[in-house]
Formats: sequence, structure tokens, C-alpha cells
Amino acid sequence: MGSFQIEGGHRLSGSIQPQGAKNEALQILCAVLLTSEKITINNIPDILDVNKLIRLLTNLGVKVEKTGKGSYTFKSDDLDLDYLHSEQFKIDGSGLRGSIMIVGPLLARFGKGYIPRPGGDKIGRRRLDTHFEGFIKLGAKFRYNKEDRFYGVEAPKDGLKGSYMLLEEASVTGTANIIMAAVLAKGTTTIYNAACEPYLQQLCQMLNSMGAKIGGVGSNLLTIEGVEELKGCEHRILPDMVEIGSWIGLAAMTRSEVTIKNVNWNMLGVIPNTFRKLGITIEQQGDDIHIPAHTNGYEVQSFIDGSIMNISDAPWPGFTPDLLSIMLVVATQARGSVLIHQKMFESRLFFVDKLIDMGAKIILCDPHRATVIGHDFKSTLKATTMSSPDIRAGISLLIAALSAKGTSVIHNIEQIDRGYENIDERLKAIGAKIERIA
Ligand SMILES: CC(=O)N[C@H]1[C@@H](OP(=O)(O)OP(=O)(O)OC[C@H]2O[C@@H](n3ccc(=O)[nH]c3=O)[C@H](O)[C@@H]2O)O[C@H](CO)[C@@H](O)[C@@H]1O
Ligand SMILES: C=C(OP(=O)(O)O)C(=O)O
Repeated sequence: MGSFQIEGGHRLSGSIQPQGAKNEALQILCAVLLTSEKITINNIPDILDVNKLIRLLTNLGVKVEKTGKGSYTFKSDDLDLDYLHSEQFKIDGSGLRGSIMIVGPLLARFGKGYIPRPGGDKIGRRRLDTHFEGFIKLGAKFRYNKEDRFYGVEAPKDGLKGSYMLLEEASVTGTANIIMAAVLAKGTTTIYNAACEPYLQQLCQMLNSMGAKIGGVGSNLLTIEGVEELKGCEHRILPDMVEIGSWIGLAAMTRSEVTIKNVNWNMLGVIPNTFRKLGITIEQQGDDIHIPAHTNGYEVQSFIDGSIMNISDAPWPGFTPDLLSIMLVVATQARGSVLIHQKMFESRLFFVDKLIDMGAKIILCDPHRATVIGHDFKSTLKATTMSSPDIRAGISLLIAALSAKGTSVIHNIEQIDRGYENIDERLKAIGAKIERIA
């Protein structure tokens, strides 16, 4: 278990290039299973979860070649489907959340798909009903082995058939999985209440460039006309909007002047404005985000009727749940109070105990809601030793430690490495005092 030692209280300064998006990469990597032709993907982040998925694909027989930093080619022309019944697959498949999205492509192309209970953040119940209900609507037979927690789907002899489906919830990975199954099904599939975040738009665009026929991209109503087969393509992954939000939070909390380069503004949705609700100045400079040093702090806005600010998550185009922990930590130094409401996940706010330990004024109202009363930098957080419970709580604790007085230690930093590329070196480059210790 690795740890970071952080000497807080230093102002940072400089430019940061965001990494490729973790959650897009996980979708796109699964899509390489849909064709026997070569696929080139650029801007793949070098992070634990993505590398685990690449290892899984390699073990499944995908020919993977690294052609440069962040660039790979993939060829799925000779897969070893027996691997799906191996002990190694149980280990590989349960190592991350994104592995669930191999099921759709395997079902579409080979008529069967399996997955052990996938891993990922322990942030509450993470059920998979939407995925499997979608496959069943396409005609697949579903089996679940409770003992092994092993899921399986098999297509009928004459293949999957397109159908209309209204998803119970706009599940991100669920929508991606169903789309990837439907692109090779016979006839037309209509998915209503589809998730529509930028990563799904990117997946659809990639699939269309492979020859798929997906309409309604960017909306919650997708129409997919099945095709016989898909061909190779080249795809570039978007900058990671959650990482971009993390850098914004870091700049504000440490009162540092930071420029985040090439953020792809038109794909950030409500993210910049949500930070502005906490009083953070975000300037658009071309395609960069410039955060000036908040020497005089930042003041939480109130609603038009004067009521207390409330920041909550919602399916896209709402505010992503993956940035709420960062909002919460940033609010601890704001001028004013804010209610943070994590609607989607029920165990994602418990890390506030660590912030309270550091001196933050937070009332955890219930598992979903926390009221934060900002210090307005009149008192800084105190350094402490803590452990990272999940990826976004981890980065939030790291931000807290960088703003705190004294030296903090964060254990279990594998959680942070799951989603943030080379974070210590990139922080050092803008002046942070952080060391990776054994
Ligand atoms: C690998 C990956 O891409 N992971 C992301 C993906 O996870 P993932 O695809 O697993 O998350 P889902 O979109 O399925 O659902 C997330 C949670 O929100 C709840 N829910 C979802 C939709 C809805 O309309 N109502 C509702 O309550 C679900 O019950 C679940 O508890 O999307 C989540 C939601 O953006 C992100 O936090 C994860 O980082
Ligand atoms: C919850 C997240 O990831 P995962 O779904 O991979 O656990 C996240 O990226 O914040």
C-alpha cells in the first residue's frame, strides 16, 4: 500500500495539461472487441484502471501495441474465449468497474458474454440491472451464479434482435454496454432514458466511424440500426473533465494561479458554472481555463430568493457525481455555507470525517447530505495522517493536505492512481511539495 507525504501551505503556479478521460477510455477500450480490424486510440491515460483493462484485453487475446505516449493499436482477430472461464479472468474482471463493458461487445460479436462482479469504487450499491435488462430486451438469456457472483448472457441461435427499451435509470456504463450489443443486432434498437454524457457521445462517434448507424447522439433517445459488421478506425480520447475539475478545486483551495490547457470547453457542461457558485473565478482563454490566485478568498453565491446554496449531482447534463467530493473540500475554505447533496451514491460522503479531523466545519446530515460552513481562510486545515477510501475522496484529501499547515500523509494512494496519471510528478512541476513513500 503506497502513501503520499505532503507538505502543505505552498502556493502553486503554472500550466497543466489534463490527461485523457478515464471513463471514456474504459468504454472505448471495450469497443475494440467489436471488430477484427485494427483500431488506433490516442490520448489513453496511463492510470491503474485503464492499464488493468488493457491487461484484461491482452489476456483475452487482443493484440495490443503501444505506439507512443498514450497511443495504442488493438486487433481483436483471434480471441481466446476460453479465458472467460478461467480463474485469471475472475481476478482481472473484478479488478475494476469498467470491465463490465466487455459484456456488450462479446455478446454482440460472439453470442456470449461473462463477467465476475466488477470492482471499482466502494461508494454504495452499484447494481447492474440496467445492463442486463437491456441485453434481455435484445433477446439474450441471462444467468447469475450467486455463489461465484458471476454474470452471464447468451444470445439466441439466430442472434440478438433490436427492440425498444426504456431504461429504468440513465446508467452510464449500462448505456454504453447496451449500445455496443445493439450495433450488431438485427433490426432497430431504440434506447430511451439513455445516458448522454460526452464520453457516450464519443463512444457513439467512434462506433459510427466503424460503420455503426447510431442516431440521436448527445440526446437521451438513441436509435441504433444494426449492421452486419464493423471495421477499424482511429479515435482520440477527450480530456478528463473530472481531472479538470480536480485541478480547478486544487487551484482555488491553495489560492494558486493555474492554467489548465486544452480543456475542450464545449464538452464541460455545467462544470465551470458550478464552481462559480462557490465564488471561484474561472476565465476562458481560448480553449484553456485560467484560475487567478484567489488572494481574497471566494464567496458562496446564494439562490435568487436568498436561500442557501445547494450543489447536487444529476445524470448528464447535470453535475457529475464524480466532482461532488472535490466541491465539498473546496467549500471548506469558502466564505459562506453550502449544502452538498450526493444523490446517486450513498457511501461517498463518509470521508468528511477526515476533513473534520483536519478542522473543517462540516455537518454530515445523513449519508447523502453534508452542510459545509466555510472558513474563509481565517483558519487553515491542520495536517494529519489519513487513508484514501475512494478515487475522488482521495484526490479531495490530497487537495486538503496541499492547502493544510504542516505535513500530512495519505495512505492507500492506489485509489488515487486508479484515475490520476503521475499525479505527484505533475503536482511537483507546479510547485507542490509531495513525495511518494513506500
Ligand atoms: C467507469 C465509469 O464510467 N464509472 C462512472 C459511471 O459509473 P456507473 O455506470 O457504474 O454508474 P451508473 O450511471 O450506472 O449509476 C451511478 C449511480 O447513480 C444512480 N443513478 C443513476 C442514474 C439515474 O438516473 N439515477 C440514479 O439514481 C445509480 O443507481 C447508481 O447508484 O457513472 C457514474 C455516474 O456518473 C460515475 O460516478 C462513475 O465514475
Ligand atoms: C466512481 C468512479 O469510478 P469507477 O466507476 O471506475 O469506480 C470515478 O471515476 O469517480
